[in-house]
Amino acid sequence: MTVIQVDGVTRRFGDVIALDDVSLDVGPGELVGLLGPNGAGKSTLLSLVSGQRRPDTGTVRLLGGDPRDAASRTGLGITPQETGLPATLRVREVVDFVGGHFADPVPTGELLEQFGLTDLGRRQTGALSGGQKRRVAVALALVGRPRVVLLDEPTTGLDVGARQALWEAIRAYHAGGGTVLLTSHYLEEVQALAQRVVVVDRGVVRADDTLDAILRRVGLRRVLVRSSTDLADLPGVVRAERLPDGLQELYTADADAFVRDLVRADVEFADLQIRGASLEEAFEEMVAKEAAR
Ligand SMILES: Nc1ncnc2c1ncn2[C@@H]1O[C@H](COP(=O)(O)OP(=O)(O)OP(=O)(O)O)[C@@H](O)[C@H]1O
Repeated sequence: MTVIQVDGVTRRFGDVIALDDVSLDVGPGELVGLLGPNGAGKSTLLSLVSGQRRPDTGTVRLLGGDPRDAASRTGLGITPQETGLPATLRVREVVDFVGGHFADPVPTGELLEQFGLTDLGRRQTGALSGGQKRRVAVALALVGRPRVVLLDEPTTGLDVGARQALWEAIRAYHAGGGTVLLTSHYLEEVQALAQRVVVVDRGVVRADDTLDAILRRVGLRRVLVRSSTDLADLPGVVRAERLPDGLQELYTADADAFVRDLVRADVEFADLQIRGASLEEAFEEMVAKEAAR
């Protein structure tokens, strides 16, 4: 059974077309990263899948049912971009309270442990830092052992350690068979977690493919090299940046030809490194191409 089924959905807010004929299916056990610039329509799409909004046209199904039916949503966990936690309740109490709505919740102690929140269990949520609140919010999405979770920018505002811990928790949930649809502005987060990437821009799905295929789509290679000579003018260099310590970062479609030209140019160089484009480069190129049309 398809876990999330979005079919020909359009959603307007006044004159703004937030989603324009969007279709997207997510199957059981998939971990899908939803990428797009600000205002692309990502949160709107999540709000339709979670039944908080209705599409103007098209259909949305969640776990085979209408997401506006409470019964369809019992298998759903969500972390919206902003979470209003009751400020005077302790972390442990909030987890107990939310877990109490489900037939077989993850025991509070276990969940707190998994999210590195054990020491904060007795703290009132109003006294948590932004990053700590974020961790509680994602933990709450998982307390009911949902079959699918929607995570809207789950690690925004978290430091590196907390982000890694959260990635581990998301991976563990996914390894246990859970389905995940997440949005993020951290492309390295999508690259680290997702197997499939959907790029949305101005309400339209621009790409929907495996992470590898998306990366291959951008033919660019990134060359790092140290030299006192400016190499930006070598043939085939489409973008160049100067980094500290004499390092230069150069992008080219053909790294082999670049290396041949570099040697022929007879300039001093050292520490040559070549690698494929990152998701960040792929994303920038896709969105830039569309904007130029
Ligand atoms: N309640 C609303 N009323 C009016 N316009 C809205 C409303 N919600 C969203 N929009 C508009 O719809 C478009 C899509 O917004 P949405 O929040 O889905 O984008 P997003 O991709 O989640 O952006 P971000 O990355 O900034 O969170 C934007 O132009 C936004 O201004």
